[in-house]
Parts: sequence; C-alpha cells; structure tokens
Amino acid sequence: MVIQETLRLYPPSPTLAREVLTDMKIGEIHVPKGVNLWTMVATLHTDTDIWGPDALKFKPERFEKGIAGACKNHYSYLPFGFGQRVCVGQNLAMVELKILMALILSNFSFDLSPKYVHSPVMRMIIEPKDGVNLLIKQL
Ligand code: HEM
Repeated sequence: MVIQETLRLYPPSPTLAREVLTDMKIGEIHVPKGVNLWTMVATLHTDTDIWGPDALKFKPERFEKGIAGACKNHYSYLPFGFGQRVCVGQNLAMVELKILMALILSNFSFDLSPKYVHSPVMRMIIEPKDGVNLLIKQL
C-alpha cells in the first residue's frame, strides 16, 4: 500500500503519450491522424473527483481494498501505463521494490535531514529537484 500510494503521488512517468494512427472521434472531439495525445498521469492521480477530498494527502490505507477500492475508476491509476504498451516489468518492479524496502528497513532507520526540501519536479520523469537528504542510521 505504501508503494502504491508513493506511485500515485509521484508516478515516475508523469505523462503517457500515444500517437493517433487514423482519424478518430473521442466523444464529440475529432482527433486527426498524427496527433500526439498525452495523458497527464500525475493530474489524474490527484483529481479530487476520483480520489476524494484528501487526494493530495499521503494515505497508503486508501489501497487497503485494492486499486478499485481506492478510486472511482481503476483506469485512473496508471503508474505503469495501460493497454498494449503497458509496462512489461510492472510485476517484477513491485516485487523488487518490496524486497528492497524489506532489506533496507531491516538494516537501517531513516529521518529526513533538516536540509530536505520537498521539491518534486516533472521532467521526463518525476525528480526531486533538490535531492533527497536523509539521515540514515545502521540498526
Ligand atoms: C517502478 C518501476 C517502473 C515504473 C513506474 C514503470 C513505468 C512504465 C511506464 C509508465 C511505461 C509506459 C507504459 C505505457 O505507455 O502505457 C513503461 C513501459 C515499459 N517498461 Fe516499465 N516501469 C517500471 C519498471 C520496469 C522494469 C523493472 C522493467 C523491466 C525489467 C520495465 C520495462 C518496461 C518496458 C520494456 C516498457 C515498454 C513496453 C512497451 O512499449 O511495449 N519497467 N514502464
């Protein structure tokens, strides 16, 4: 749940792009061939209509009943993309993250350094503009 909530608020890939291959309509909107459509994942992940009034709050327990329980429409949670080009490594990534967190947390404790400034910026991926300054102690 902590990993899912982290990927919701800070999706490493904050946008997804698709090129329209043939003229098409989305609702009433005509979309010509060749247009690039961008899905703003980070915006979708923090929409209060989808996630509730606490959408900007870090609240891992919102996932206690899975993705469907956390939001109104599970296509609104896209840290690994969707459709035919969905991330092929998503299951591996989730297992790796769980193992990594378990190994780190069983050997070290963490505090935020007084130097830490919360400054996520969206570039090609979401990055901490001022780095992540931590105070780490071996247990
Ligand atoms: C937290 C970790 C990861 C995140 C957030 C992530 C996210 C993504 C996203 C958003 C896409 C684009 C999906 C789309 O356009 O719909 C993608 C594609 C892809 N990812 Fe990941 N990924 C992660 C880890 C991995 C790992 C561990 C692997 C391989 C071992 C991997 C391999 C790929 C590949 C090959 C694609 C291209 C799939 C295609 O175009 O058909 N990813 N990933």
